[in-house]
Amino acid sequence: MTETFGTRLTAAMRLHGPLCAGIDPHQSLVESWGLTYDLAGLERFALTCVEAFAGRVAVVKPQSAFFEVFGSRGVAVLERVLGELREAGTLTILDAKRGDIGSTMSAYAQAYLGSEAPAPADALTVSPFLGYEALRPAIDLARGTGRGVFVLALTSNAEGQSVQHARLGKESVAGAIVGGAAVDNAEAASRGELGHVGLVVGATVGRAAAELGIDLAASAAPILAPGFGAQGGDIAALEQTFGSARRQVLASSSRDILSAGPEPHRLVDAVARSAEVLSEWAG
Ligand SMILES: O=c1ccn([C@@H]2O[C@H](COP(=O)(O)O)[C@@H](O)[C@H]2O)c(=O)[nH]1
Repeated sequence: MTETFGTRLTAAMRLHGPLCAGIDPHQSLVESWGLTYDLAGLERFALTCVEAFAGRVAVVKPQSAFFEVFGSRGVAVLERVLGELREAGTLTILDAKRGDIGSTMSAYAQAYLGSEAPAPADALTVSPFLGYEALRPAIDLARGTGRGVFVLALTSNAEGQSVQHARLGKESVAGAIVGGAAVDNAEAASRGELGHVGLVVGATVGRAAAELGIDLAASAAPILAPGFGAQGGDIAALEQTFGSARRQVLASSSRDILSAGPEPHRLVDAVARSAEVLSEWAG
């Protein structure tokens, strides 16, 4: 039987601490590493991250946009990054925020989560703006291939509130999304495990979940918490937002770690420091 994404993620978080290191080759970061902002610079930046992170961090999250901006040759670098991390046994979340309907959603799912995917990731970020159920092809395929999805619920940016905090009767939009994940994760929850349907809840959202009456712990969802570090999220913020759901949290940091480059050993130190404080918090 295929091992589930939830159990693979739990094992990686126990081994390395609940940190997800982002690979976000922003122009300013690439240049601050003394590299040219072109395909060669992108490749050097991304492969230095792989060298520093592989085997040392629970999860690596490449941001697809920074590879796509270089066209098909940038996407080829992304595919190499995913492949090398897979060979090293390091879990990946591809941050591409895909979301569509029917056969189109199914094609996105096959592209990243299918057994024949050309460059599979262990999980994919997905957007529920077309409806949680529109994500069904990805949710079901991921279950079958031992992979996962992370559904945007309470994102780290302030603009997200206008949609995510909106009420559908008594329930908020974010609450409905968390409820959908809870249903899909119910079987894993009955075994005391994390499910394969994760949630994105920013490290910057303060008490939003509690104020909206959302029970994150009951969802059995792995929670990707971007915004740790450069966006101002810290341990106190994580505690305020997640409280009893802290063991589900995978804090994600990109610029804060990447600004330690370009020497790989400094990146290694940066992930070790972040992972240590996060492990102490999560317990
Ligand atoms: O709610 C969200 C969802 C995704 N992100 C992504 O995470 C990283 C954050 O980078 P930092 O440098 O650590 O701020 C980036 O790829 C975002 O697109 C997010 O920030 N918030």
